[in-house]
Amino acid sequence: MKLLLIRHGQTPGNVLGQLDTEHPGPGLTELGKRQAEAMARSLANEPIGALYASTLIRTQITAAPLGRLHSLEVEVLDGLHEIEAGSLEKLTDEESHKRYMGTVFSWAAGDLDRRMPAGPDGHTFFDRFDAAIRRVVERALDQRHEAAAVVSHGAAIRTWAGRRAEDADHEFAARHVLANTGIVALEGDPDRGWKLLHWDGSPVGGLALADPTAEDPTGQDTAGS
Ligand SMILES: O=C(O)[C@H](O)COP(=O)(O)O
Repeated sequence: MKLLLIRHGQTPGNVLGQLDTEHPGPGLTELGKRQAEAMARSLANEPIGALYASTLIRTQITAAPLGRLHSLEVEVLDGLHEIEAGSLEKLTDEESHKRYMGTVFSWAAGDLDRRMPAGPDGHTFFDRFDAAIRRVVERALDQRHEAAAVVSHGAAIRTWAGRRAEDADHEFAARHVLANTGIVALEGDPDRGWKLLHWDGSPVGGLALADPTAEDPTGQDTAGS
């Protein structure tokens, strides 16, 4: 099956470059709302049979236009939320960005014991994200859906795909940014493995929807962090 992992639209926290991972989290900026509409239009012809969002409201708001277009309910699924920043929460400085992204990419490289300061380790993250994706896949196979769309978060998608996609690794994930409404598309399943179809790091719908002034850490190249 095809799995579309979509990062949510821009939030006020993304503009400020905040490590913003707490629940329920912010909504979208005006640009973020336009990104969500454009993302839905871009995916109008995808054979999406089910649509999921994380427990943070920015993903649910982002998914809504896509749900309307495909006449699908947005299903909120545990396990898809952003990687918790722990004591780095709400920090905006470069050192904290590097520490956060450096920790999550070390998990993608296999160092699952490393811990986010006062936050989770890699085992906790992969356990919950893997379990959520397994539920998505089981339902898709059961209901014979060709594709499912999951609206999640920058660090979570980059880290998970950097470890689980056969043709990506932690260095690839660190080099490839995922701006708001960027999409990582995979083909496969948890048992046979995942092949990377494409990694669209820019907002789908065109660069007019990008915001180069935002300090957003998961929209940036953090190779070497
Ligand atoms: O890394 C970030 O930008 C923040 O921690 C939150 O990620 P998100 O904007 O993709 O939810």
